[in-house]
Amino acid sequence: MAVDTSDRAPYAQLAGRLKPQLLKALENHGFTHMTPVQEKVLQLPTFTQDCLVQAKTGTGKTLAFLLPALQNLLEAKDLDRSYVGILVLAPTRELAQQIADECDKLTSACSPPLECHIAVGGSKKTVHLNKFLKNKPTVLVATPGRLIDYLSEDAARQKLSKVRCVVLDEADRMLDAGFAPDLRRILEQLPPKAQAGWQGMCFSATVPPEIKKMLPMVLTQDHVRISTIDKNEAPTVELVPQTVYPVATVDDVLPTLHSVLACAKADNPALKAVIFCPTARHGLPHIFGTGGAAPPKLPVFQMQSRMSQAQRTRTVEEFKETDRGLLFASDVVGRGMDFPDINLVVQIGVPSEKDQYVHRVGRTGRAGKVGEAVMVLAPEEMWFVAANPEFPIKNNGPFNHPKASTYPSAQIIQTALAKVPDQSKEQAYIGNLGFIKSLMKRYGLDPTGVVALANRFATSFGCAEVPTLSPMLVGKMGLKGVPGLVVEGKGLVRGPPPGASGSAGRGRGGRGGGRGAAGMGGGRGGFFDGPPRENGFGGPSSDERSGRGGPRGGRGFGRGGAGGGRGGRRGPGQPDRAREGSGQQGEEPSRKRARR
Ligand SMILES: Nc1ncnc2c1ncn2[C@@H]1O[C@H](COP(=O)(O)OP(=O)(O)OP(=O)(O)O)[C@@H](O)[C@H]1O
Repeated sequence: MAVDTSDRAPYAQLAGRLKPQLLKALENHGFTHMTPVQEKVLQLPTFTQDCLVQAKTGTGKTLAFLLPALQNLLEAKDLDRSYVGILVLAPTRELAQQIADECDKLTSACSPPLECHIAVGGSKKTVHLNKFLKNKPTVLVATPGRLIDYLSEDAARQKLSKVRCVVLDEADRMLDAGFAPDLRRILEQLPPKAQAGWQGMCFSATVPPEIKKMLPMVLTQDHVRISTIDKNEAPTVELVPQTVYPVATVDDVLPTLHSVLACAKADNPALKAVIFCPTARHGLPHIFGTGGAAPPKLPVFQMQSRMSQAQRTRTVEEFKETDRGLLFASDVVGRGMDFPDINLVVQIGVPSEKDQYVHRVGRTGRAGKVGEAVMVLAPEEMWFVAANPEFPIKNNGPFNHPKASTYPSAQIIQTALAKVPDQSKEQAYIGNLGFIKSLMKRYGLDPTGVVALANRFATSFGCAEVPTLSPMLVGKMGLKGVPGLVVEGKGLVRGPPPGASGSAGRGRGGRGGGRGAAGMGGGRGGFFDGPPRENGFGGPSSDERSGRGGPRGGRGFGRGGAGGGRGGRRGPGQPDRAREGSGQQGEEPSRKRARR
């Protein structure tokens, strides 16, 4: 990838510190100079120290941890290649695969070759496990759920008994409340750090203060801290201008998204964009794909964790290779994924967590390339911008590109919506309801306001009336008796909002209104900068996990598909945040270089 690092230190400077095989591989792949984070890590006095490394998205952190880890391995005199020497943990299957591919690149000049295996959900466990046990998995890249599965086998535990280095990529994610229990279980099966002395490395673009107390799980107290991000600097990449386009009402979100994409395509026929939406169920691929709202000649892709692994793998490969297209994605690709040449990231609605904004924006502007990031937000969602002034998000008012008026976007969306199956619209409603509920305090809403807002969104998704929910679902969402819901066997829930009069429309600038359908009215939520995780349902931390039912999530009840993991299901509206499953959906991911 053409990143201009020519003013940086050349890798050649590391002759003597890095094995010739590694330097050769870097050269073969056109990497001549270090990125800043690589420079800082590779110029440490030793490569064996524990470290916490923070650097912006797309700045080459993967090589920054692989190079020292591989160097240590290759120079170890007592290395037994039949045992795992380096264990890399990553939150998603796709990211694990990508890291393994990078590792293969780096070891391509090693003789004998160094084997890098992956252990991820969605692939056939027995096949991979047998290969892992029979071969020499000197490097293992894994997602936590599947690794826990492996570790239930004595022979697999044995393979990990000589681990020398444990890397957490997307470390803040791996250490957050969603993943930490799995991580703990994994570490319990490894030789104890205190005795075995394995090296711990944590890398991420974001390091929120909350994770600091979790660091001792993998890092010694005297670990080195490296950051290439200035304290006063925004953690997003400078080469990505960021803009929010506020829309007048929720009904304008989809037409504005259409205008944004159509104008971006008009400006750049080779538009390659990722469009993030809050939950897997927003139905956007339907609207822009089969509904036909995508600008002509732009292929439409979708990526979310409810797809089979075979579909996920195919989509990643295709979207990496294509030079144009629209990827409608949940946060399953929100972190770490390196799709070349993405020139636009669009966010519809708010991300589930502040840091997720940084990671989403970071899908563009990678490796020194330019990109652009925009958000299309309804008035009820504008709190995100107000609450996060550190992000350089420009608000120049509604989208007003000179070519916008040439597209009948509202009409195009209406026509597209008519082609979207009702079931998809209903799922979008459920997903959105759960999502808003999970961020209720952030939205400044009470339950009545949550339902009112979700109902207004339902209209904008093309629902003719408020979709009917089962009493069980309503109960589990904590919305029993909330006016505006339509419940199976009961119909529209009427009556005063629980504990309030008219609170649905009482946010800042609240206003009632609606379109006449049952409960479709409702007010604007006001801004309330409350804590982001106020409940266990569908909360921002309860994303796709191994399906083991951790502290949040795991217990699902959605009408939709099962989560990727063993018995794990996300609840409706739980953000699709890429907690990796170990389930056996799909087929073994195809590999460019056969993974052993
Ligand atoms: N020294 C280098 N010279 C040129 N390109 C590089 C160099 N190091 C890495 N790259 C390329 O930069 C891109 C981004 O690297 P990488 O995926 O490791 O970023 P990252 O910092 O881990 O991003 P994220 O925070 O999103 O996970 C990749 O395409 C990688 O091949």
